[in-house]
Amino acid sequence: MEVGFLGLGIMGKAMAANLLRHGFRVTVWNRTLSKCQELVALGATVGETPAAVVAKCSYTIAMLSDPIAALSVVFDKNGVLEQIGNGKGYVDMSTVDAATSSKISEAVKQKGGAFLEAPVSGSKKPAEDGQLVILAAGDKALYDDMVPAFDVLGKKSFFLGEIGSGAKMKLVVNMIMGSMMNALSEGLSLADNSGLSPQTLLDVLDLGAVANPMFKLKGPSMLKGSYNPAFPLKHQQKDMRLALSLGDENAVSMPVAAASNEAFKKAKSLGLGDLDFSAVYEVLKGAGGSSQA
Ligand SMILES: NC(=O)C1=CN([C@@H]2O[C@H](COP(=O)(O)OP(=O)(O)OC[C@H]3O[C@@H](n4cnc5c(N)ncnc54)[C@H](OP(=O)(O)O)[C@@H]3O)[C@@H](O)[C@H]2O)C=CC1
Ligand SMILES: O=CC(=O)O
Repeated sequence: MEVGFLGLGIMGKAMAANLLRHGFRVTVWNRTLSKCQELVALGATVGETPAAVVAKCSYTIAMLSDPIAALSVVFDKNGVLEQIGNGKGYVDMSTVDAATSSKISEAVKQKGGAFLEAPVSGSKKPAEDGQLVILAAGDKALYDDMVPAFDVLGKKSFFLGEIGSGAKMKLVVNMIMGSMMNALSEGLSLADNSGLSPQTLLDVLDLGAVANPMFKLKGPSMLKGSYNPAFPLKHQQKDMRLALSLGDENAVSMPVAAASNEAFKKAKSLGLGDLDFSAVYEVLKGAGGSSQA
């Protein structure tokens, strides 16, 4: 199977590499074209523009930072829309809001192409290991065509129905994840500032009902002040913002998410946006005192 791949950031690079490793022929494009070279070394070919990639491939996947990037790659000059049409499928795996996804879907369908939104749950390591959870919605026939690729990229795919359902599910999941990260950060800070060992808190949490892979993975590096980005904080804040907007649209009160968003915004304003989202601990730690770790 030949696929195009647009966007070679933390996630896109790992996902495209995974497809290549499993025998897919992959044509890649990235806004900063030099980043394609690492994939060329693994066997990819390069398309000079998104339109060139779509012209070459029956199926094109995108993994881009945010709604602005997702729209730009489709609608701008040399974008996806210039070459999409009958017999071609476009699969956007970026985390965006339902309105962005619907706009892309309408435009692709108007040109005769098929569209699927398929955001993923899971970070850099699951992307490298093909262990993502895929939250797809839109064109069911395109979903069926993509199953061989999804089987390589993920451990489980969901088809959630109408366009927007995948985007919304992803935002709800990340709203919960971002709030949990804030709760962990506050807990570590409270333990530290009240004379307890934050490391012992992590050990206690890991043995109880709130044990989870995220606390287990991120907790120890947070205590070391190490925030090598797997999931950049600026993207988590984007997801919180979009989830809160979904809450607005549906009159759902979300005070916990709103407070978490403020902490992520503060972290961004302090220049922590490109670090891992666990760097929000620096903000919450700062609010209470200094860490012993
Ligand atoms: N990292 C993670 O753990 C996870 C991320 N996600 C989501 O996946 C998406 C990608 O995340 P991630 O790989 O971490 O992000 P990165 O910031 O590492 O990569 C972003 C990608 O988007 C491209 N891009 C940004 N702006 C534009 C633009 N205006 N036009 C064209 N391309 C653009 C970048 O190109 P360039 O190289 O030129 O800057 C790069 O390829 C996001 O929506 C994120 O929320 C979902 C699950 C997990
Ligand atoms: O979107 C981030 C993730 O870890 O999932």
